[in-house]
Amino acid sequence: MADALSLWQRYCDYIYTNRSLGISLDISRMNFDEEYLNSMKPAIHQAMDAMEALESGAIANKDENRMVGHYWLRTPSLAPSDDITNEITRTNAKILSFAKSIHDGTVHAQSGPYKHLIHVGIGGSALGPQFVARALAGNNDPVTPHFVDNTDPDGIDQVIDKLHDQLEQTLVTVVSKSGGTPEPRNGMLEVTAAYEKAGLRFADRAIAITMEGSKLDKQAESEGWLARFPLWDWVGGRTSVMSAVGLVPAALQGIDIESILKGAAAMDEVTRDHDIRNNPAALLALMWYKVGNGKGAKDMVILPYKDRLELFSRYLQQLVMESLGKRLDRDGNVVNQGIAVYGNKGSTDQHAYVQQLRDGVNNFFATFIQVLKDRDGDSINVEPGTTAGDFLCGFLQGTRRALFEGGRDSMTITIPEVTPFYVGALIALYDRAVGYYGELVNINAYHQPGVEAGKKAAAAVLDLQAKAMSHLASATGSSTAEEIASAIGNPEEAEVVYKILEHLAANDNRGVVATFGDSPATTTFHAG
Ligand SMILES: O=P(O)(O)OC[C@H]1O[C@](O)(CO)[C@@H](O)[C@@H]1O
Repeated sequence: MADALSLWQRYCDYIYTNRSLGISLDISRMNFDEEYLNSMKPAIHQAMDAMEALESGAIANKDENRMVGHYWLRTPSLAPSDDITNEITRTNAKILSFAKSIHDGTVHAQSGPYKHLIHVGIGGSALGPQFVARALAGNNDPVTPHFVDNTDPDGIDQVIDKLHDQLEQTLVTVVSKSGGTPEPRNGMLEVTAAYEKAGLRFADRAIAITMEGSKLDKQAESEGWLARFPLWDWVGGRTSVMSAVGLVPAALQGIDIESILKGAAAMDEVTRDHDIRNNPAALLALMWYKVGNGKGAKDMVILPYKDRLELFSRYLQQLVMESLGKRLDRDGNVVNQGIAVYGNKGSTDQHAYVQQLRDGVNNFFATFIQVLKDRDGDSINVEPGTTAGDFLCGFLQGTRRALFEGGRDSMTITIPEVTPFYVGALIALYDRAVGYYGELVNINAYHQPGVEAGKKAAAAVLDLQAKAMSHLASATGSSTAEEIASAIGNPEEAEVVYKILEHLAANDNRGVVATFGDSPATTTFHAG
């Protein structure tokens, strides 16, 4: 009993509640004490100063010589120049009036209003829009979004096939900040081909969201696409959901984008507070730091007990891991930082991996996200006096308790309901927590050199493919991968050549035939 009472006391002591915002963060089930919070004050205050400088327009992303301005998107007056403020305000107004013109039929397809949207983009150009679309979908959305977020032909077919007889009434957003990423370029070409096959002009339905002057922007301009919206170099892909990247699809879907921005701005306001006990983003970052020893020793498991929030963990996976997963710190030391993030939704996950969380390796901390409102309207009783929502609430509490009893840490974020305002607030909470944590561990949270390296490696593979294919076209007879790699002047790349040709041979009309031997070394390929 004493234990339960002291836990209740700890809960009352360590729950951050903001009544006007309607959000609370309970850190009472994390293993820390008051001394830890006090000892971290200088470090977190330094992080707050750095974030203040970032918001004022400092070159916070030094490696790319860029400002980091996603906070300005929801409070344009904060931007370091009038030009930027006006650009944001103008773009948001343009998004709203564009969405209105689609909804009221001023801009329409030949057979009627636009009813669908194919959103083409990858990484930050898709994850935020997908999360928002899923979280805030309604029954009578004027436009239903669909996503092409990969260069997987079969995945693209699934989207196109579903819409094949409705393409005439389907808009397409092509999103690429750089305007040169292969995946959205491929997605755009595939979707364009589908429109052409249906006898439709792609440009009439296409909307480009990219940096002005990019390859994509130039193409959209020269082909006379339906609309173009700008992105700016000071918005990172993974924090672009409140730029045109996320606002255009959300506005088209009929979501109140102004409320998303308001929720984020309100959270931004709160998370600038220098009093750490009154700053939920600082508390989050400090908990991450404590539980993972400042080295990401424990994984972050995100458990929203709400179906609408099921994509939040995927969204946070990019935000946290692309931002914090860094080899070098800002002084050039090898630190291999990061925090692994995964999760889906409760109570579904209780019937999957939560078994390990409760009983297995203790290498994680959980973040429960509780939504107080069960549904619009009344619920039936599934047992006397008990609704399905009561079960959901009970399962969350039960799992939280079981984890604690097993010595596993957890936090709980509570919001009243899933609305545009709270979706904006949740995103902003994690934006700033990631910013603070990046400062605590002294890494640049705003670049992604590892991803860039992967992109270069992929380009090199495609170069090898072209060389191997041209060799096969002129060669007589069959050759092993080793022979082909030597013949094209890359003997060290036999394995890559083998994988390339194995893939081509598995697909019709790619001009490669494989005769498989006992091992890759004895497998031969010829043109055919
Ligand atoms: O919007 P772009 O330039 O096509 O880039 C897509 C994504 O690729 C990344 O650069 C790396 O994953 C992300 O940051 C970005 O969201």
